[in-house]
Amino acid sequence: MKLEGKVAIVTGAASGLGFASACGLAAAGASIVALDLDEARMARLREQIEPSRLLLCAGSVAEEAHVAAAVDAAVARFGALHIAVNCAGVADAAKTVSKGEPFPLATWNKVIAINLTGTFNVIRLAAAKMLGNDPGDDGERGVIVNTASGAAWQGQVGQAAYSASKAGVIGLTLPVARDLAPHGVRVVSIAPGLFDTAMVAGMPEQVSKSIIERMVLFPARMGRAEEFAALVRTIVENAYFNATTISLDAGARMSAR
Ligand SMILES: CC(=O)CC(=O)SCCNC(=O)CCNC(=O)[C@H](O)C(C)(C)COP(=O)(O)OP(=O)(O)OC[C@H]1O[C@@H](n2cnc3c(N)ncnc32)[C@H](O)[C@@H]1OP(=O)(O)O
Ligand SMILES: NC(=O)C1=CN([C@@H]2O[C@H](COP(=O)(O)OP(=O)(O)OC[C@H]3O[C@@H](n4cnc5c(N)ncnc54)[C@H](O)[C@@H]3O)[C@@H](O)[C@H]2O)C=CC1
Repeated sequence: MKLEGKVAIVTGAASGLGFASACGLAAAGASIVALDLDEARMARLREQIEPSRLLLCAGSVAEEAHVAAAVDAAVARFGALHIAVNCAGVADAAKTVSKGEPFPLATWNKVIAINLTGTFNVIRLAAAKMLGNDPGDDGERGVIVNTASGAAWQGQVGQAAYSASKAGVIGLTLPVARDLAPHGVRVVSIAPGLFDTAMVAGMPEQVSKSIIERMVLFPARMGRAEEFAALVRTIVENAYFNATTISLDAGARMSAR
């Protein structure tokens, strides 16, 4: 799908991978609907994207009403919705039992609600709008890009909830692509390794240090958000990507810690 004149909703757009994706899609000519809990940080997008092609929506991907309002606003403001990029996420970690205390169920529920249910909430509501688009080349009406994680396959100590949520994103990719293929909507997930964002800055320093020094093959550094954004753009522009999860991780294989 050519990006010029298209409309994309990007979740988690206030920070990191979502911020870079929003900027990258806008630079290629798309209008952006940004959805994030963090209204203040999201406002930084105004310095990167011209106001006539930017709509900021404060809200949670896990709330039906918030996402419904954002996709409605996209169509009201820009006339259609062609692209959804799911980047909103959290990485709260705890061991299954730590010092005799079981993993807090509230933490489990939060991670699943945002990373997995939130992703599907955006998919279903955005796809419902995409089905109303006029078909383009090959009958294409829309593209959905999700963010999984290498932790879906190789979760470290403490990552039960996070890994389960990201494995869920990988699991839904094929059936959702099958559901939407007759309507000309593609679905692709990206499984990043370790990227230099606020999420990783919030982890204990040994975590990123040991991944870069021992688990990444080459290049031995964190990924840059722009490298993620470049893949998002490629997925949108290349109609032959569908129903798959693409690793973007410099060959990383994570060990237990
Ligand atoms: C974001 C993505 O999508 C990509 C990724 O997933 S990248 C991988 C991210 N990995 C994580 O987030 C790991 C999550 N786990 C943790 O943060 C911690 O294991 C935890 C907070 C849950 C428990 O930490 P803890 O209570 O210190 O556990 P404990 O077993 O006592 O730790 C023993 C030692 O191992 C270290 N350690 C624990 N987990 C570690 C890890 N994953 N890497 C390196 N060192 C680790 C601890 O810092 C501690 O070191 P010191 O003795 O020097 O203090
Ligand atoms: N940084 C990394 O190494 C990796 C990140 N990922 C995934 O990439 C995605 C983006 O992560 P980063 O940019 O690194 O993190 P980040 O912490 O920099 O950005 C995440 C954004 O999501 C927003 N958010 C959190 N909960 C939300 C909710 N309920 N509704 C709407 N917005 C919400 C936050 O406010 C924040 O702006 C996440 O899904 C993360 O799990 C996956 C693999 C590696």
